[in-house]
Amino acid sequence: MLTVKNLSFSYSKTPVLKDISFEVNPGENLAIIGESGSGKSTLIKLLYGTFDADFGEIFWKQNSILGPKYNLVVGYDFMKYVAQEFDLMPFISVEENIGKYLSNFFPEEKQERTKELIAVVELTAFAKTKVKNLSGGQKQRVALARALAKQPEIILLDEPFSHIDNHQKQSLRRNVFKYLKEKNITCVVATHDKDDVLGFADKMIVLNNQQIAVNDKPETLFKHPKTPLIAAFFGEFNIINKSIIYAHQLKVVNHSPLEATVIHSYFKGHYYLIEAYLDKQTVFFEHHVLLEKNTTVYLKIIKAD
Ligand SMILES: Nc1ncnc2c1ncn2[C@@H]1O[C@H](COP(=O)(O)OP(=O)(O)OP(=O)(O)O)[C@@H](O)[C@H]1O
Repeated sequence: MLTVKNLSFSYSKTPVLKDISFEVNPGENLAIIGESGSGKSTLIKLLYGTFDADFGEIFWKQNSILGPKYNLVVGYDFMKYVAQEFDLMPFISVEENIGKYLSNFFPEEKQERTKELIAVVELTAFAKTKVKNLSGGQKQRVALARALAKQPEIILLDEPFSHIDNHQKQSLRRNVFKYLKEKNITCVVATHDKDDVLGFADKMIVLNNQQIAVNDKPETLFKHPKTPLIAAFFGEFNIINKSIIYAHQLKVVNHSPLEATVIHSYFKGHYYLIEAYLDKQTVFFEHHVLLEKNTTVYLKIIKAD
């Protein structure tokens, strides 16, 4: 189990993280979310032992994770970290980068394993390509595969799919998270993207004001967002009668006390996001067709549990 106890950290005088405590069971996937600058990357780096905490402790099973004050070389064999800036070897190929840390004593296994990992990150066509000739997203995939090469017990991912185009992102994140579950590799992932969380994370931590605002199942937080910060992570929302109402929970009906006037319709693909005035407040709702400006609509809150 990964255990974080009362962790506090500051780069200078201002604290970045205060009294952070949580646990992650082996094989679990924990997502860390929070606004830009809330300390997600800092927390991931602390878990890796990049910095010395001002206060608190981190354990992986029986091992205490310590920073550079105590370790000449940062990091531990059982743990891998894929940073936002991935440092790969530019002049050797994708397969050489991935195989670099695998033993040459078992050439066949090394080849098999490299092949398997290249397939997980969908780079088979680029196996022999030199890394310097790859795009940013392709490099990010090599960094992921390289981190998985030695089968760590725990992997720390900082915005792992940020450079990857939408087309590949969907299947790649399915492949990677499925692979981690199959191999029972514990995963902590810092992300801005709800699609990295929903369907994959077992738990989700929201960082706010240097602290953990909530730590719960993504499904629970999605269905019952207690704060606008949590709701905003999942999508467009409104505050109506002091309640958080997602745009998809507001439906147009024939009659209701919630009379609104359309301001604008945004085409969103399979629906339109409609901006409207409701009691002098701007609200957003989803609708299947475009609504003309100044149309009067009646809205109803429909929450499916
Ligand atoms: N090396 C550093 N030295 C000093 N301050 C830093 C350093 N790295 C980050 N910070 C500060 O610490 C705070 C947390 O930064 P961090 O990168 O952990 O946030 P984040 O949540 O990962 O942000 P983002 O989502 O934008 O990547 C920010 O205020 C940032 O300016």
